[in-house]
Amino acid sequence: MRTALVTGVAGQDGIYLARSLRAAGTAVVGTVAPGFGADDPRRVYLDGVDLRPLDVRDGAALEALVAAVEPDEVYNLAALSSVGRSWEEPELTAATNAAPVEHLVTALLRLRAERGHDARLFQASSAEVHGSAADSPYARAKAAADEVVRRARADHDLFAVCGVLHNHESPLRSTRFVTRKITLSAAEIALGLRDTVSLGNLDVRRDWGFAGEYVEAMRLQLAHDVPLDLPLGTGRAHSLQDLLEQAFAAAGLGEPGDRVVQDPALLRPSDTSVFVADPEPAAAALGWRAQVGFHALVEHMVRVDLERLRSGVPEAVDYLLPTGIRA
Ligand SMILES: Nc1nc2c(ncn2[C@@H]2O[C@H](COP(=O)(O)OP(=O)(O)O[C@H]3O[C@H](CO)[C@@H](O)[C@H](O)[C@@H]3O)[C@@H](O)[C@H]2O)c(=O)[nH]1
Repeated sequence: MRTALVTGVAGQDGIYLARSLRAAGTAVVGTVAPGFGADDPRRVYLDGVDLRPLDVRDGAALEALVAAVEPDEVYNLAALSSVGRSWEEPELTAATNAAPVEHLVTALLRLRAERGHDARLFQASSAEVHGSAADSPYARAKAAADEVVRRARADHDLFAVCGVLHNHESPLRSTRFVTRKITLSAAEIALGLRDTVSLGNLDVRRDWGFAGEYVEAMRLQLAHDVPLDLPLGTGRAHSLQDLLEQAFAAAGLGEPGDRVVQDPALLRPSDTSVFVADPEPAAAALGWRAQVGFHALVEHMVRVDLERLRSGVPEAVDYLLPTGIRA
């Protein structure tokens, strides 16, 4: 049986990836933050995953885990993933998003040198590294991690790749991110639980896709015969206004209008106005294209948020797939 080590397995991508790997018969060992509780509701998604509490900033512990698990594949998904938050916590961002990659590479090179065991490394890189806000602590840390991956490949011939991920969303997103903030707010407004939603920069366009299928691209990148860094996205950008209109409509609310309030405190020191992925390299190399459209994704997220609020059940496995592609 193959074994995959997934850092940050209780995050949005970790959950989707672990389920995909398990379904393919791969054993999954996943790190969770040491504070991940026995009663954490996300456990419902992590059935069959060997969970290891570990702070990825503890490089020695991370190296020891790799040595103990002897994985065939490592997916480094643990990160402080909110660009907005990275300005508040620059040191934590660097320590979490960059330094652990060095330890993973060191551990994998040691596995090869000492035991002849070859493992492959996937690094979750970001479109942000290539945008005009590449000076954010988030983008700088991800860029440093990219460099470690490239050096491991060039200097040590390690099979190590970056997925240059564009925004990928799901009902598992935290409300720190604008999609889920909007879908939950629309659901709350529809149920009379709030009146308005406050947002920062309304003038952005993003390539928003469904996280559940991006993890398939990660797996394909590691299964490919050559190590390639690839952008992962849908190839289509939508405006924040589109997102608002779609979410409000899905909640049965009509036009957002004055229920959207702009709060200057939510603006970032710098922000890229448009991101859109080139989907062709991943299509050519891996045969992978995002299938779930923006509208189906936003509708599903709103539907799940309405259901969560009505039922009082915060997490359920049914929430993982947009209904439109369930069949
Ligand atoms: N979070 C948030 N974003 C807002 C808000 N108002 C406007 N925005 C804008 O909405 C856009 C998307 O923000 P997020 O959803 O926070 O995501 P992100 O910063 O684009 O980062 C995500 O995508 C990256 C890849 O492009 C990932 O690297 C990153 O980890 C994350 O998944 C940004 O331009 C942000 O300024 C708000 O109230 N909250």
